[in-house]
Amino acid sequence: MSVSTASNSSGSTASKSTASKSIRKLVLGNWKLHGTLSANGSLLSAVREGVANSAITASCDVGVCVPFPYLAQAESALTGSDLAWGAQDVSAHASGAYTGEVSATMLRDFGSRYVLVGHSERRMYHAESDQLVADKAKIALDAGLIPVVCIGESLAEREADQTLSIVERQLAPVLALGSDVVRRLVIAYEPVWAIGTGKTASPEQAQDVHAAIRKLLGEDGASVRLLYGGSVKGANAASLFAMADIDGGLIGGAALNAEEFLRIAEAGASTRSF
Ligand SMILES: O=C[C@H](O)COP(=O)(O)O
Repeated sequence: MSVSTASNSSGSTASKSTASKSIRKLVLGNWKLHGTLSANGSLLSAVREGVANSAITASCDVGVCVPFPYLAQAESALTGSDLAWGAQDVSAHASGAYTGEVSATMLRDFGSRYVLVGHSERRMYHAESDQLVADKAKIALDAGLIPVVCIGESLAEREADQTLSIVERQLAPVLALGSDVVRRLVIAYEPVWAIGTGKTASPEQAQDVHAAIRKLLGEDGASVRLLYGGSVKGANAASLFAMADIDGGLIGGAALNAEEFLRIAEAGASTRSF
């Protein structure tokens, strides 16, 4: 990948940050197509209890993005806690004859704060285009949600040295929405080859792409949270979150285990980017 690198204080090599260091970290779980009422009940109460008995949310935001049918359960289980909840997708339409879709205002009706848009599994299995993802981000923001725009390259694209051109292409219609929108987004960089594979991008690999994304965002980038996603675990979270432009994580498999998820959130709360 063609990005300039420089040594940091840990002796590792990664692109230098242009970011302000005042960005609050965010650790967001993505449950994907997992859960039952019973299993969710135990998971939500264990995470709620773990957060209540720690200082995590004093310095790190934490939330879970659940399947649509469990939004009411998440709202009921988490209301009054410091945890946020949200969904994994949203319709680009406000209302109308769109069978099977769920609107942004419906998500707000169940107290959602976040919604993922453009996850690679949506792009891959539902042919979501870059423009559709931008439309979803816009309608989510207009409804008062915080969209988490997911971007990232496939293994073939990385090996062809196309990582930066891919994330640039994916972000182009989002950036075209203008500063007022961009400043309020969260962006999740998730290299597709690292999702659910156990192959995490190294902190330096992730930092290189995050620094490039921050640069693409221009002045608006100073306040935008850039999450890393892809096989984040309790054991590797701190080293990823210590990188200058990694402002937290989007967590898949490890978010289904309360102890592991809390360990990652602890890393978000205790790790200072250098
Ligand atoms: O949205 C989450 C990502 O797809 C990462 O999933 P993973 O942590 O299971 O690799």
